[in-house]
Amino acid sequence: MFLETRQLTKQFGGLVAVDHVNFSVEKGKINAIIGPNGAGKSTFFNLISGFYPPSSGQVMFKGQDITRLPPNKIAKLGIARTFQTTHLFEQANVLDNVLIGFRLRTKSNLIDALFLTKRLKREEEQSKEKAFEVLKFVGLTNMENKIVANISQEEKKRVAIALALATEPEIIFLDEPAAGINPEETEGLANLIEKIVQHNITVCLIEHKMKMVMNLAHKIMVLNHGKKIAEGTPEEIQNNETVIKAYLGGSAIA
Ligand SMILES: Nc1ncnc2c1ncn2[C@@H]1O[C@H](COP(=O)(O)OP(=O)(O)OP(=O)(O)O)[C@@H](O)[C@H]1O
Repeated sequence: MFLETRQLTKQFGGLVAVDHVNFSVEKGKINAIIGPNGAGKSTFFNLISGFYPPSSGQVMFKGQDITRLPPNKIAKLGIARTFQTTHLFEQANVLDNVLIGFRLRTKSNLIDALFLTKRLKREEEQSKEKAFEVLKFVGLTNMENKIVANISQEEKKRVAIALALATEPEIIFLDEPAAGINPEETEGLANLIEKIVQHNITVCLIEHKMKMVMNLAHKIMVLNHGKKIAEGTPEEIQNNETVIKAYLGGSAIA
């Protein structure tokens, strides 16, 4: 077992946003979560990454119960995420945004920062080198000095992925990585997601772009009103009557 939720539940007042969901992520694969607006997909991610405490249920990662750990501890264990709308420092440059990710694993503290110790300088140099590597990996070579506010939506999505990769994760959760970008850019991001998996980082993504999901995912879970209504391969999901009724409709795959 790699990452697993057991009866995971989140209530907001009277609304059950995530309702007793059992899900297990396949290691080394692209896992996807789909479902109509408001189905509970983002909330499910927020529960796994520690941004919301669940009302009940458990999240297990490599045999460890991580259910109520804070987000930074969960990130340290090797679980990274991106957000639906990119949470970047818009007025900072691309490099500084990515460097934030590396801070998770560096050891320098306030004293090092105040006295500019050798440790701090060494770690900063190493982080910078790694940041350049990650930027190259996500296809943003030579973009390091650009101010985030001035780059395209697609480039911001790549910076957000670079920041998540900089935390050196074993699994990365991507919340709508292809939202708000054109078909050509979507294809480029799909290629990047495949490259991430080829580098032994498991992917779990939420996405409304069905063509992309069906081409990319090895395994799909469908949520509707907080409940898991189906789980399977893209082919199984496309032929599942309940899913077609609740979500896919006739033309959604096109
Ligand atoms: N912090 C919150 N407080 C109260 N209700 C919330 C909160 N976050 C989400 N909800 C509600 O929980 C339900 C699930 O929302 P969620 O954002 O998880 O759905 P989603 O499947 O990610 O939707 P979308 O595809 O539109 O992003 C919705 O009814 C939403 O209004």
